[in-house]
Amino acid sequence: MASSKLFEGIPPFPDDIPTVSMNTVSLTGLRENDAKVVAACKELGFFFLDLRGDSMGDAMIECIDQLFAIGQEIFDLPESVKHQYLHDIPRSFLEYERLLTKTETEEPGRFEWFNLGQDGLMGNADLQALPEFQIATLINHTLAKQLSLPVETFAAAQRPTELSGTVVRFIKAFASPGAQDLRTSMIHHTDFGSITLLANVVGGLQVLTPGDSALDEDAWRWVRPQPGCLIVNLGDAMVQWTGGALRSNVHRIKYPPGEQRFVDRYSLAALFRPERNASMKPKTGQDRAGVEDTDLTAWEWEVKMAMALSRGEAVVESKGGEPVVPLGQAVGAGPGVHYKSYDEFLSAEELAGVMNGKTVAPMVRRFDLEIKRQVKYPDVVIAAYRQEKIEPTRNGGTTVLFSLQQQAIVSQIKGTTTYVDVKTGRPKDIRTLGGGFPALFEGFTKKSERANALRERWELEHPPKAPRAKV
Ligand SMILES: O=C(O)CCC(=O)C(=O)O
Ligand SMILES: [Fe+2]
Repeated sequence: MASSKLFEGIPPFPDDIPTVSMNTVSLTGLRENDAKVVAACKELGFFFLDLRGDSMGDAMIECIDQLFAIGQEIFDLPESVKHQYLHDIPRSFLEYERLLTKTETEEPGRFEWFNLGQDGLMGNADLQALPEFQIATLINHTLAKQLSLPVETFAAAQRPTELSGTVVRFIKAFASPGAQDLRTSMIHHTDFGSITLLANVVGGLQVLTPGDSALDEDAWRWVRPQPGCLIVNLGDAMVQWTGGALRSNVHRIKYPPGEQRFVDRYSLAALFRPERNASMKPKTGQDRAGVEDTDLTAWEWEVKMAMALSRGEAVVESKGGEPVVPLGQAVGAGPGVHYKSYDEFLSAEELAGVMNGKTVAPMVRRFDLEIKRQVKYPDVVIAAYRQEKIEPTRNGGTTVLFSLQQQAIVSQIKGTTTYVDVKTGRPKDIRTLGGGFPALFEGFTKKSERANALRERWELEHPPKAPRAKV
């Protein structure tokens, strides 16, 4: 990521928009095998890498500042010059393109990019590798170690001196002053390669909550750019090599949020790809949905994926990885946690399957905590859960904390959980699990109807007091 200098003079990133909660790992932590790396790569497929306070990292920050300036100069060139460098699709994605892809609304994208190929930079001789390469190698080593694989497992398939589709990408997403501009600039996608290092200054990058639909606008979270930090995300090749253990997550460029929409957004991405002749066979014994054993080389595998995408056959979805936060962990509950309402419907064995994360795990998808009043001790607080909404793959409700001393609600947590199939990591229609699950769905539907009817009646009988006029 660029230094804090580049953050000066741009409008602030707003504080009141939903941002993604993303782990930060320092470069020192990465060298010292910080366990957060693999955890982040399993859960979200994204993390911040803080380059500051490390000599290589500080040099990289300076280098990124220079690349930002170069990117701006490239895009400022006259159209006629830029057009001499147009992509030669499908043979190559190198060099210049404008409005390359359509967005989900079938409108053209709102960006231009220039992809600088590693092969061109490398020539045949011993030129220096891309500076970002050292970081990618560190990440490759750390991930291999944390997955108990030989340290060179991933790095050996991405040697900088071999032919590959690795590029440094300069991107300019256009300012979005008009109401009609407030849409997607770069369509949602996962990256093809192994590792992407992103440098963002102006906001606009959004990450999809794993397991959710890209069409659900509520499921998108903004990434707040941090000075001195790169955004690291994994691509599909890493999912393939790890048999689905790591996640390649869906992301897109939306218009920059708040006042930032009035400025052009320059960003920089180093997209690492496997060397052309690398084998795409999974390197671990894991076997998950969506990962095929294959004899294809990286080049053949990428062409196959690119063709499927261009024919509209590929579904853009988060691949691999692990459920984000199992409910039991999220509420800090140990094995003794009791899902009272579940055991009305499920057998002991079915309940154990859910509680121990063996079959389907209710994962917290979203929760909004509203603190209404301070609690003064001593007090007794009653927690009650109101079942509000059940869908085949999701459940939602509100937990209310009521203070006996204050005779009032002191806080409430509105949340939804997704039922995630533990084997595939995908949302599961619980009705298809058989046994007591269809009855659970029916029972929860009735509970939701009853609770909502009661709430409506209560609200009718207790209309909110008119606010007092301010004097
Ligand atoms: O500019 C960004 O923040 C994201 C770019 C991106 O996702 C890509 O080029 O693949
Ligand atoms: Fe991307």
